[in-house]
Amino acid sequence: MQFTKGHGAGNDFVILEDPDGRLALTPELVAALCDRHRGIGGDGVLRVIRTAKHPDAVGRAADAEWFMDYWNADGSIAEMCGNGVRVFARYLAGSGLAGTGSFPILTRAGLVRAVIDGDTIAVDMPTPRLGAAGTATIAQLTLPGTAVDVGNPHLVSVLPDSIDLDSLDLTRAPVVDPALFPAGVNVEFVTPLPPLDGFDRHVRMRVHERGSGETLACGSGALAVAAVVLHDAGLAVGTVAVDLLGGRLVATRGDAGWTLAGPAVLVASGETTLG
Ligand SMILES: N[C@@H](CCC[C@H](N)C(=O)O)C(=O)O
Repeated sequence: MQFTKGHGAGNDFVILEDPDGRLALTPELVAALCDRHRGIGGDGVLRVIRTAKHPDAVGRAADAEWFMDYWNADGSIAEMCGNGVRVFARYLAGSGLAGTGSFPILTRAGLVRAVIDGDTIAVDMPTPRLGAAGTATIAQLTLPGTAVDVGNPHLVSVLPDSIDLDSLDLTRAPVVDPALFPAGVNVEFVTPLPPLDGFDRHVRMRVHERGSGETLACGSGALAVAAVVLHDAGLAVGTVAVDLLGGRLVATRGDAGWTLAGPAVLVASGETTLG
């Protein structure tokens, strides 16, 4: 089986080109591919499949030729992946399956449009919806947060000054209220950074992702964080620089909606005997 490996700000994916849906992709195969010791290694799998060929995309072939079939490293399926869709766009452009400028991609959370500008790929993302207050507990520490729906579920916790972001142990999932997040949740912790020219807000973030553990970056998480930060600042539009372990993502709320921008690169391709 042929694969390509790529990442967006260190959030890494195994990409499988399967235009006609012939591959028997199972949770077990996804977990094996993503295994960092016995497989290729990745935070998730992106299957590149024609919209017309995937049951989750039935009837949407007129909107976009390609569907991002996204899987987490543990073999679970997620609705959206902000870095994944940017890497997916890089793959489509690089392999000639799409043009090199701007094109639509269907995801389980709806249609997005990717715009390629050199090393940066921007996508217009679903509008984040702020929800109920919740908490995230790590060991003895319980931190307040806000639920945010970006097509996939998030809990954003802005840390008080007394808590050092680097001190949080994210080797295990923070404990959340299962009634608030019946399908699990991605949990983001955020701390403000000094102002940066060209940005309305500048923050640092770490994330524990549902189905993947702590990752170096999460695009939908960065958008969720920006939504909370702009809301807390009373800003109806604005641009937020989100610094993550793997690099910087830029989340913008404009008059026409939300965009997520950052690097997306392909680093390897080859053949695996898995699957
Ligand atoms: N890393 C992604 C999010 C991937 C899906 C997430 N783990 C979930 O289960 O919702 C991103 O960049 O948005």
